[in-house]
Amino acid sequence: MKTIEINTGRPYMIKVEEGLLDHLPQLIYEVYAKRKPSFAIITDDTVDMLYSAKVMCALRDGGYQVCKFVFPHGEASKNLSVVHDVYSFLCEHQITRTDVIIALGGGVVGDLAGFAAATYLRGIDFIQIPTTFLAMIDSSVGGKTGVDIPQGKNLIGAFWQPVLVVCDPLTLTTLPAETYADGIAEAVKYGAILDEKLFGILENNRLEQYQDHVICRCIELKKQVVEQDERDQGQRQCLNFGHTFGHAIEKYSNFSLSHGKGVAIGMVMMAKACENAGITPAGTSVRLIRCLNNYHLPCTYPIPLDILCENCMGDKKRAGSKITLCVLKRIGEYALYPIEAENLSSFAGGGLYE
Ligand SMILES: NC(=O)c1ccc[n+]([C@@H]2O[C@H](COP(=O)([O-])OP(=O)(O)OC[C@H]3O[C@@H](n4cnc5c(N)ncnc54)[C@H](O)[C@@H]3O)[C@@H](O)[C@H]2O)c1
Ligand SMILES: O=C(O)C(=O)C[C@@H](O)[C@H](O)[C@H](O)COP(=O)(O)O
Ligand SMILES: [Zn+2]
Repeated sequence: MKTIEINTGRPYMIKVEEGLLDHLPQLIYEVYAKRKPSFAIITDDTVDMLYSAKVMCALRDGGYQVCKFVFPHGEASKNLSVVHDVYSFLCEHQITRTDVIIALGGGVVGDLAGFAAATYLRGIDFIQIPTTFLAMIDSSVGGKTGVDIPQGKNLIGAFWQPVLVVCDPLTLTTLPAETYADGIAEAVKYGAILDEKLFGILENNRLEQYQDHVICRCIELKKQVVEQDERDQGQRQCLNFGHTFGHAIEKYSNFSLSHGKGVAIGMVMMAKACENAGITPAGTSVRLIRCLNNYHLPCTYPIPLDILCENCMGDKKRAGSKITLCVLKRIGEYALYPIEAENLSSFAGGGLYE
């Protein structure tokens, strides 16, 4: 079993191994040796059908009390109304401050259940059990939790670290290829900004052979970033490469475009804009496109430039009249680039050329 320790303000372990779901009680015992909390599993309807029974049986066999809240799958559920339903459920089941939420599912479940954990009774423990590639390599790590509002993506949230993350790559065998590819977009992001060798594995279509290595490498890269800047004040903003444009497009699509696809399109637009502005060598965007094409990820989206810029200025990296973008210097190296709102249009326009 691979164990990666995340040394944020509240440190925790990420465990990665095929078959780990069968060993949940032992892993939980390592965190709660002296007491037996009750567990509230929060999941979506698709993951519920596939993995809830296994997780509930393992916990009950370990002598734990368990209850379960299920909501409809998809980004449309990542909102305050579902969080409100979760609060009601937790109250009904008398979940107390010494009990624990388990987020069982993809990034939507993790972000929403983590936000409920951060805010219910002013904060209770939660465990992440990510079941998508994206959730394993990105959303279950680093403690960003939250939900969308009509005004924009993840605009309501909290930094709240899990107490444990349990990654069982066997759960990925039931994932549709398109959903798996959403996670690949985030892996490409890590490679593009931080690790040319990782980018090379993805560019050369060798993910199948190296899947578990890629999972651990992405977690380790994110570990290094979030340990330096847990609350997204500086360096962590590199993880937003492709996201400022991506979030703007997700919002424009009424959140019907998946996050991974938004990120893929946003990264290509950013690379093109950087080439146009002379920040990035010519040919970088073509390399990125070729890599994303391996996984049938989209690279363009028809969005009017004024709406793109307006939506960007509503995202979280705005400070006063400036927004900080993560730009590529070359594959494997990024820079943070604060830009005035009035200059965004000419910069972003460079990303919209075919
Ligand atoms: N907190 C963070 O740091 C962070 C990082 C990246 C993304 N995110 C967020 O994560 C979300 C996207 O996550 P996602 O791509 O995992 O989407 P998701 O959670 O919506 O999961 C995608 C689909 O896969 C299904 N699914 C999940 N696991 C499955 C399995 N093992 N087998 C079959 N089907 C399965 C789900 O039911 C869902 O329909 C976005 O809301 C994004 O903003 C957060
Ligand atoms: O963990 C981070 O920091 C990230 O930026 C990871 C992103 O992949 C993720 O989509 C995150 O939710 C975006 O953060 P936001 O602050 O721009 O909403
Ligand atoms: Zn993301």
